[in-house]
Amino acid sequence: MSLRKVVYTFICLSAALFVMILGEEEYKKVLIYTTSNRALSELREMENFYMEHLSRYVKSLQVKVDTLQKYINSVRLENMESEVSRVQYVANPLNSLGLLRRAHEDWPKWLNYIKEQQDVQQMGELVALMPHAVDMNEALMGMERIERFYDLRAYDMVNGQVAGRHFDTRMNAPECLMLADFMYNRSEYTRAAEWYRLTWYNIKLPLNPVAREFYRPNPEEVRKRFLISRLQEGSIDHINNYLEELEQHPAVPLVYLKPKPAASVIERGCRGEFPPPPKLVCRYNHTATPFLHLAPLKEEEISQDPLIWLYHDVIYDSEIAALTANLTYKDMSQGYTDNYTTVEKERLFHVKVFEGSGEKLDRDLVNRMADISGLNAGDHTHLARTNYGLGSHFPEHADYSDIKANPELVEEGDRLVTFLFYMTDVPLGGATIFPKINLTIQPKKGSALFWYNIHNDWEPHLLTRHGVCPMIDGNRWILTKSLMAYDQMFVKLCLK
Ligand SMILES: O=C(O)CCC(=O)C(=O)O
Ligand SMILES: [Fe+2]
Repeated sequence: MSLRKVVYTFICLSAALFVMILGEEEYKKVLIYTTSNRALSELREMENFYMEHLSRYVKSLQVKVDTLQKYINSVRLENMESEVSRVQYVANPLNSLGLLRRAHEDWPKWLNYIKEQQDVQQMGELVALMPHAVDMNEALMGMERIERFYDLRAYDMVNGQVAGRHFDTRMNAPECLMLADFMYNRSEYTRAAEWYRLTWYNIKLPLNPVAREFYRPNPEEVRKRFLISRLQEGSIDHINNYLEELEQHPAVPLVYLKPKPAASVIERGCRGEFPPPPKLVCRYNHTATPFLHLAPLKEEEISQDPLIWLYHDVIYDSEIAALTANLTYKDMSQGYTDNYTTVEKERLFHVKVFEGSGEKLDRDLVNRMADISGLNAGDHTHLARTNYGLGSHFPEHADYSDIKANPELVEEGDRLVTFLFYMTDVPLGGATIFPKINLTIQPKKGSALFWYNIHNDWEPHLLTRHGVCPMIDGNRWILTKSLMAYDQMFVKLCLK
């Protein structure tokens, strides 16, 4: 079995080229906003533009209404019902002249005035870039993960209470309904019922007028879906109990009619249930390379088997800004798991890789990795800058490829070492987790993790399997690079 768990799939063509070659539908498939905060922030900018156009449209519509009303008032139409009164009207030559002139000149003019629609075209252009249904589904997947991994109550989430963090936002009835249907389609019937009941409860709250007028889900339909969810796991004999449950306050949890699945090891790690990482050794490293004589690094050995070190302050804020600031979502590609990591290919995040020998900054960073590790970083920089999105995670995987299973990799050798630089703090969620050794590391801006993926004999080190907990709060940017085994031929004949 191949142990290569992860590949990044890169979109090599520019977005414009995609539209030309694949057509709009295909292009939209690629446009996923949910999987990076960078893309989501650009979507938020688009919403600003959309609302500006809409406001301008409304203002111009208001002016139009006022103007048209004035014209209507100017054309006095009283007593024109009967033929007699109309004949009387045109008996006056001034009236007839006015009638002819208005019909000849004014009618087409007003019709054109009505049809003129400033801002509508620009709104149409923004609508063409709107999130696809696939994107909406990604967002629901992210919310579902947050609820499941952190064992949250749907009621708390709706009220902005997420794993101890209080957000100033509430979820509304249509958002609850989306999540309810999503859970139902995953056959998670108790969770679905919780979300239907929250939809039901929310519908009855004094909503703002917009929500009431445009978004209000049909209460009967919600009630029906709640009951169906309960009946999926319960019995028709208890239908009256379910009706009572629906009227209970949603702060009272629904009972699971089938046992709630036990938490996975990763879920427990993400909830903070692993013991804090032992600081086996914490020292200033000034010996590995000549560079470190001049600039000793704070080094924590947090695991001996596998070898994992944590370094502090190894990347400067100015470097982080240069690496992330001007990177737009169009410059980045969708990162996926491959088919080995999960049964189905999953979208992960957006990523941008420095190819070739790179710019000065990435060469500096690669040299720094070589200095820190005393290893050879190779000729190609291949630095990956990655940004996570709404509830984004990275399922458990390994970074080694297992050359025996993938002989085509024989030229470079396996991924000996992974370097992982944290370019942002992540206040909540988004920890890197090594479930086989009960290790959870919360990203801290400027620090870096460094670990060996394979043993001395080049056998994969199974305990290096790792993943990333779903994001809750913050913007997660990382920088990663693998150091390849064969590049170390003249540097390190065998591992520590
Ligand atoms: O984002 C992380 O913490 C880990 C990323 C990772 O596992 C990878 O890029 O292979
Ligand atoms: Fe990894």
